[in-house]
Parts: sequence; structure tokens; C-alpha cells
Amino acid sequence: MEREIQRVRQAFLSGRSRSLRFRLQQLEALRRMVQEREKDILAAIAADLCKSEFNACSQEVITVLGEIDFMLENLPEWVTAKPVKKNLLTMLDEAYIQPQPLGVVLIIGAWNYPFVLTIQPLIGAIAAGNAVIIKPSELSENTAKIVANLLPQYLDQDLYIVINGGVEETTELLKQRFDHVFYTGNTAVGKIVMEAAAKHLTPVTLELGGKSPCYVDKDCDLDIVCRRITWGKYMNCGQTCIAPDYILCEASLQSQIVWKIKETVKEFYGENIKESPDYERIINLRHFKRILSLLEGQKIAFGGETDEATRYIAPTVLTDVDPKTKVMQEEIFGPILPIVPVKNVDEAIDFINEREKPLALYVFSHNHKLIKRMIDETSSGGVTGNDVIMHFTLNSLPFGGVGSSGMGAYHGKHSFDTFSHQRPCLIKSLKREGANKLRYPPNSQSKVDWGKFFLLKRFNKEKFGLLLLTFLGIVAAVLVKKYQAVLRRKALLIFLVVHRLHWSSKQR
Ligand SMILES: NC(=O)c1ccc[n+]([C@@H]2O[C@H](COP(=O)([O-])OP(=O)(O)OC[C@H]3O[C@@H](n4cnc5c(N)ncnc54)[C@H](O)[C@@H]3O)[C@@H](O)[C@H]2O)c1
Ligand SMILES: CCCCCCCCCCCCC/C=C/C=O
Repeated sequence: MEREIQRVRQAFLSGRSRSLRFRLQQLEALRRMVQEREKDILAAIAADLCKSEFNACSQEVITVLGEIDFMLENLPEWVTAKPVKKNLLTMLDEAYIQPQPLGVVLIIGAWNYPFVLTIQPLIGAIAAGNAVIIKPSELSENTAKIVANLLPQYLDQDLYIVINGGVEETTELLKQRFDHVFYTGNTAVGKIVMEAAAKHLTPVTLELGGKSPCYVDKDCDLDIVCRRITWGKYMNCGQTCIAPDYILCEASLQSQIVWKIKETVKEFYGENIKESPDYERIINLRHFKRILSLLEGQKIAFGGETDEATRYIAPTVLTDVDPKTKVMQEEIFGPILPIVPVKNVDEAIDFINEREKPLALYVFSHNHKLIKRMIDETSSGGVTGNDVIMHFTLNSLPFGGVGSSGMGAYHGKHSFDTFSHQRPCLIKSLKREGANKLRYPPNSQSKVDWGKFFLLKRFNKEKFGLLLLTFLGIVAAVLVKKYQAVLRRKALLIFLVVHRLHWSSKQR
């Protein structure tokens, strides 16, 4: 493994991943891979999560293609150096920020959206000019295999490599030195990743999880609200990092919400949910049993049917849930939706703030002020008002957690920045030594005063204009003095010519 990583580092040191042309070529090749091999990719996702081609395409493939197109469109601008404001001491120098690749990046993917959560960070890392080691999740083994099979057919084989394996391989990988580690998965493993990276002082991006709350205000259209929540909660059988984990609402809304979600489930998946091509399965038996254990002692309003052989768990809603019970202590990551009654929005805000910062927060209301208040008085990785999940789809928004739901962010320009070093550059001239003498020893009060003037003095635009005019005036005065005789002669000549022209025009 060490030798493999050494090979990737050598490829990075060759410098070929840095040019804009190369990055664009690789991204185009990746796009070609997704387009040409879409069927194989969708089949692998289907085998891992029992997901229909339509769902796999709209949830994973479209997102990847959209991200590649966005990068191709904007990369030429992002890679260019950005000039910065200067002070009086550096006014005549060159000062700019040059984004540069970090080096060799490790990306550890997740199994729940095994394609997009592995390839989307890869797009950012390539765009920023890095070499990449990709470690897909072994839990979604079919997608892991197809990624390992396809990437070398389309991308540079030395710069971008896939290493497949489980805990043992990841543990071994994490002993190596990388220039950035990007991990998506649970918080416990996130801590292991960060500890391993700290040994090399390697920066990390941790895309973790948490219990994302959903507050439903009484001033809203419950039909629409329940349809949106049902979509986001039961998509991928609840195995979505930003799925609404639980609902907070006033007790009087509870029965209506239950009824409306039940009706929507029927509308989405039919009477026989097991037969629906749009309803997925739990990834493995361990997660299946973990989710079932969350139902113990709960009031099931509807759902609750399970089938161990196919790892099926029906869309389920729990009512009057006690916040002290297990289902409210850990991220559910399955199709179970607890409703916790609260008195009002104040209690909902306190409830959210008493717990770990979630990855997402959802608030539904006609009252825009209430939505703004929720945003102002709580913290979470991201927020969507009056919908769920959709902030993930907007690549102008940074996607990531805060506190225990993660650190760092990606998507679009935010991915490019995550995988780049923003290098500050100042290029001075070897001339104009006069001003520089101010900082050389021996120091004195007068030099300190000049230093204060040059470094602390702030000019607003008008003052600066005035100063420039004064400066130009002084320069003009000096020039006039120095070249007085010549100027007098030139002025006389001009006067004579103008006078003569004026006189001849009058004659005609
Ligand atoms: N923020 C996001 O974008 C995002 C996306 C997907 C999932 N998640 C989060 O991930 C969680 C569920 O997914 P999961 O993959 O963690 O489930 P999981 O518990 O099944 O994790 C298993 C993964 O962890 C690895 N692992 C386990 N022990 C390890 C060790 N000691 N060293 C190194 N690696 C080890 C395994 O190899 C495997 O890949 C949820 O909390 C979810 O919110 C977050
Ligand atoms: C016109 C249909 C467009 C549908 C777009 C839906 C996109 C949903 C994308 C969900 C991706 C979720 C990624 C998960 C992150 C964490 O697990």
C-alpha cells in the first residue's frame, strides 16, 4: 500500500495534474465515463441498495453530471490568481492569491449514496489539481467494484487510484501521510480518521451525520408539508444523512400529520410497498437489527412491518415519543419517523439547542419571520425552509456539518476551495529601496512614525483622490520649475500658432 501511495505522490510531483488543460481533460473523461457506463453504474447501485434505475439516476448520476458541468464551466476563472488590495508600502508591487493543489488526497466514500458521495468529492479534488486515492465503502460492494473497474479506464492511472477493502485496509491507509483526508460516514469513525490524520498534521474534511430536526408550525399547508417530509424521510429507505430524523410540532397537529403522511406513503409506494420499485432496502443485517431495536417500547401510529430476509422495514411513524428513549438518542438512518410534541416554537428551539448540532434543519411555516428566527437562534450544517434535502442539490451552497455533524464543506466552488491551498503571493521590485529603509535597523521614533503612516493610514476614496491631486500638483510644480525656460518657449510657440490659426480663419 505504501508503494502504491508513493507511486501516486510521484505522479503528483511530475506536475501534470496542475495545468488547467489537464484538469479539464480529466473531468471531461469522467463525464464520458458516467455517460457511457451509466447502465453499469445504475446496476451496481441497484444491487447494493435495491434502488430503481430511475431513482439511482436522479439521486446520484444527475448530481455527478451537474457537478462536472459546473466545474468545467467555472474552473478557468477559479484557477486564475486573484489580485488583492494593497497598502501604501506595497502599492507598486504585485499582490495576489494563487489557488494551488494540496497534493495527494485521500477520499473515503460512504455506502448510502455510494456513487455520488465518492465521485462528487473526487470531482473537486481533480478540479483543484490534486492526485487522489479513492477508498469506496466496502458495504456497497458492487458500486465499490464498478468504481475500481471504471476509473482506470478513463482517468490517469497513476494520479487517481482506487483502493478497495474494509476496516483493515482503511486502518492501514490512515497510517500513511496525505495532504488532505476527506471522509464521509459516521461520527465515531470520523474521530478515528481525525486522530490518524493529526499524526501527520493532515487537514481533514469530515462529512458526518446527526439527528436532523424538522419543525412544523401550525401556520402552514399540511398537505404539502407532509408530502415533502414523506419524500425526504423514506427516500433510500431513510438512509440519507440529511433525512428529517424527527418531527417537532404542537400536539394538536400530530394526528393530522400522521394521517397525511400515511396517505402520502400510499400515494408514493402503493398499497403493497414491498412491490414498489421506488422503495429501497436496508444495506445489511447489522443496520436492519439496529433500526428494529429503536422501535422497542414505542407507539407505532402506522408501519412497523419488517422482513429480515429482504431487510425490508416499512415506512413507520411513531407518536408521542419520549425524548429520553433510544430512538431519540442516536441518528435513526432508517425509515422510522418519531413525532415529539412541543408546546411552541420557543420549546422547539430549546429542544434543538440542547442537543448536538445536526447536519440539517428543516422548518415549515407560512410565516417567514418564524423561519428566519429558527435560523438565527439555532445551529446546523445546513437549513432548508419549507422543504427537505434540497439544499444538497444547489452547488452554490456549501454542503457540510458543524460541531459533531462534521467540519469543512464541499460542492461546486466550495469543493475547489476545500482541495486548494489559497497561496498568498507578493512580488516586490528590487528597486525603490528608499521606502524599505524604514524597516531596516537602526530603528528610531521617526521610522516608527513613518511606519505607522504607511501601514496604518486608511484612505477613503475621496481622501485618496485629494492626495493624488496634491501629489500630481507637486509633481507639476516641480516640473514647471525645472523646465521653466523650455515650457515658456513652448507656451509661446503654442500661443503664436493658436493665435495665427485664429487670425487666418478670421481673414477667410
Ligand atoms: N455528511 C454526509 O454527507 C454523510 C453522508 C453519508 C453518511 N453519513 C453518515 O454516516 C453514517 C452512516 O454511515 P456509516 O458508513 O458510518 O455506517 P457504518 O457504521 O456502517 O460504517 C461503516 C464504515 O466505517 C468503516 N470503519 C469502521 N470501523 C473503522 C475503523 N476502526 N477504522 C476505519 N474505518 C472504519 C468501515 O470500513 C465502513 O466503511 C450516518 O451517521 C450518516 O449520517 C454522512
Ligand atoms: C426532477 C427531480 C430531481 C430530483 C432531485 C433529487 C435529488 C436528491 C439528491 C439526494 C442526494 C442525497 C445525498 C445524500 C447525502 C447524504 O447521505
